[in-house]
Amino acid sequence: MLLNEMRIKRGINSGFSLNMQLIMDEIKTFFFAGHDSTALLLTWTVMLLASNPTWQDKVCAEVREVCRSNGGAPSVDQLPKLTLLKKVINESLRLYPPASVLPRMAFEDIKLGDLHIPKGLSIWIPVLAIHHSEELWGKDVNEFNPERFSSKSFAPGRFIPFAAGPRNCVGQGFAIMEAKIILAMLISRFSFVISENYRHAPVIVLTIKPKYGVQIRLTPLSY
Ligand code: HEM
Repeated sequence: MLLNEMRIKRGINSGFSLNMQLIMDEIKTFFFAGHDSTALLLTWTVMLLASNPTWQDKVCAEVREVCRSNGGAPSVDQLPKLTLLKKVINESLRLYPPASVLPRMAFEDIKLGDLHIPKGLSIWIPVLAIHHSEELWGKDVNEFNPERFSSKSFAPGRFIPFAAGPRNCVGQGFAIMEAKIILAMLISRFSFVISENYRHAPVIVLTIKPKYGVQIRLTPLSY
């Protein structure tokens, strides 16, 4: 795709052209931005489903019902119908946002309400803190409750796992599609139970990782 874009841009005198170095940098960005983040989303979601058997059963029933015709592997038309799974994914992104902070820098003096932000100040948007704010989410903020995503009336900026604005995550549609397909295939074939060896120890190293991994016992389900 990028090589094709380079060829097209060469033909048009737009003042901007892609060269091999730029293409290599873009590809590295895609690997960096797209791998760990999606792997962590899957890890935390499996941990949450394994710890919440009621939701696991509900999502399993939904996947089996929606994807009956193709044995649990969702087709493109079936993906939007996996609404419970989407709520579970959102709740996982809320509780364990892979990008826990968003670093920014003020390029000019800014007045934000009563705050004066001087040019050059480094600002970190605390995604994790926003996602765990009782004021924004209510008393059950630290509970796993995917039902909270049934309501469409969100305060803007309250749920920002993929950031917001023009430079938000360009891969978010792909990431959600990937997560839905993998989780649907897993959940329709196995039941998950959290292992007695699991130690809940999220650590923040820009992303949020489980310090000792997530150990799960899988039991094959009959289809
Ligand atoms: C659950 C998975 C993912 C999460 C939570 C996530 C989150 C984010 C966030 C928060 C940003 C904005 C960073 C900032 O503004 O400082 C971002 C940017 C970006 N993401 Fe993702 N991402 C995910 C998956 C992916 C995937 C699968 C791809 C590519 C296939 C991808 C490609 C990118 C790129 C290229 C940017 C930079 C966009 C720009 O600067 O214009 N991401 N992502």
